[in-house]
Amino acid sequence: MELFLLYLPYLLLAFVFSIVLSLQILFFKHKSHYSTENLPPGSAGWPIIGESLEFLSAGWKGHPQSFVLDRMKKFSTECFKTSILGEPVALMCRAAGNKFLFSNEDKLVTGWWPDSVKKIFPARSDQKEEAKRLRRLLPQFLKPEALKSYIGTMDIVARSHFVSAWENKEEVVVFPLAKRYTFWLACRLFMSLEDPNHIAGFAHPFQLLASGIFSIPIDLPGTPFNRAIKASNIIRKQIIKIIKQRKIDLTEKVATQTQDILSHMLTITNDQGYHMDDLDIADKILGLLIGGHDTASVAITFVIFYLAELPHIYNMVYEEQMEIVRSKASGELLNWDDIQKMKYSWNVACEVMRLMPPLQGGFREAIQNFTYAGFFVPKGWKLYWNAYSTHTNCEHFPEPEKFDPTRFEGNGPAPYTYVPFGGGPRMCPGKEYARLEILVFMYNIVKRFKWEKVLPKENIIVNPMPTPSKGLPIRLIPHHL
Ligand code: HEM
Repeated sequence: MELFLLYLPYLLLAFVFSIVLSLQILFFKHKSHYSTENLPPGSAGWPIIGESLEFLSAGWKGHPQSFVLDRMKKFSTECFKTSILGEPVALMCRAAGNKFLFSNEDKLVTGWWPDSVKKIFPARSDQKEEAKRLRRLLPQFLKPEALKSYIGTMDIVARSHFVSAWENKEEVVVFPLAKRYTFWLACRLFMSLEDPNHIAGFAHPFQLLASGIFSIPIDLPGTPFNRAIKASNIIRKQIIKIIKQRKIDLTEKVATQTQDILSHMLTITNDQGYHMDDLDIADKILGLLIGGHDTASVAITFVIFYLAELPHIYNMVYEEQMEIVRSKASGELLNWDDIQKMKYSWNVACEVMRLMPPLQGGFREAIQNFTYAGFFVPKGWKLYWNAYSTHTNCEHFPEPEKFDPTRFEGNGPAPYTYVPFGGGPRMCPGKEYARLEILVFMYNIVKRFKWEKVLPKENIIVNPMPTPSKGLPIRLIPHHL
């Protein structure tokens, strides 16, 4: 003990010295990132944290676009540099930047996720190869022909959702209900889960996971990040249990090979004739549930938000949907032809996603040095494409703040100017699925209700997706059919 006390001052000195040294290394590393000539204009912010706080807090305060728009005014409307999550980033602001990133996948850039995300979804094998494999696989399950057979089930789920959670209520809070609908649907269509208690038990770890993905990555007991890591393990274990049971059901012919995405994944083989292993399938189902459920519920929430504000648009959607209602026998479910008739409703949903893109953008990593718009981007830098700044460029969208679904008539917006689902090889594989679930929801809500906002001036926060700060409480006005 005495010996320890004797050495204590030296130990403290060594500790302080190592902290100073690490900070200095980080400071010089930070500076060295920005010492190359002809980088995009912009600010690197503080050492280590860069401009992360400005980037995140603009979203928390409800105006995420201000981070990008202010810098576009100050530095360049094409591309500016910043530093987010400890990384040097070139942020692409316009359609030309989207085109550049989306068409140079695996040539100049590749997908990139922050370390926090990689910790929550640890890769068991080469992550890039896995992502490519998933991309090759998904169209089989999510292409329009495969989805056609889901429409009736989507309608059944929507009906029971409205009966249990909306009918006979004077007021509801939209966002949690929209999440419940998309989650029920995903559980039903991906894994044939129908028992509400089973689904509800599954939904809780999902909420923990979703709120921890973009939290501050401090892995200590009780932090949102730590809870998200634990939740991701719990969900994986639950999916594996479902997979094991499904294998038995398939052998005993209680389940069929085509009944849902899980059965498809269990039965298909790769070029060498091998089946995917259980952990692989669990990861892929988890990826689909995460990718699909919050994004679509945000889109649905804002459809309801805008329709409450714009009665003339509501009336047009109502007319379109009621024509379909009138064409059907009592109790008859929606089908593919009905969906094709919902053109105006889909234009409305597209306009909602133009003004309120559920995903603000996406990251890439430069795998080579390159020049873009006359600026040098070094290998290893991260790149970020941004939906909002392209969606509000008045060259492509005159009067960009005006809600105008007719922008999507005819050929619609020019390529790369409208990117709520991204573009290029990484474009969202769930786009068509999302279209169907949003339209089925619109049909079911509009034929039952009109509604008004309880809080006409409710704030929108973005963390990391836009949401009304109180979840969008609305007053329901039922139609008397
Ligand atoms: C309105 C709803 C949706 C929106 C706005 C949306 C948006 C996006 C965007 C922008 C990307 C590309 C990100 C990037 O470029 O880095 C993406 C990727 C992805 N989405 Fe969606 N998505 C939606 C619904 C869905 C659904 C329903 C599913 C699943 C059924 C899904 C599964 C995925 C997956 C797996 C990826 C990763 C693709 C890859 O990296 O190759 N999404 N989504």
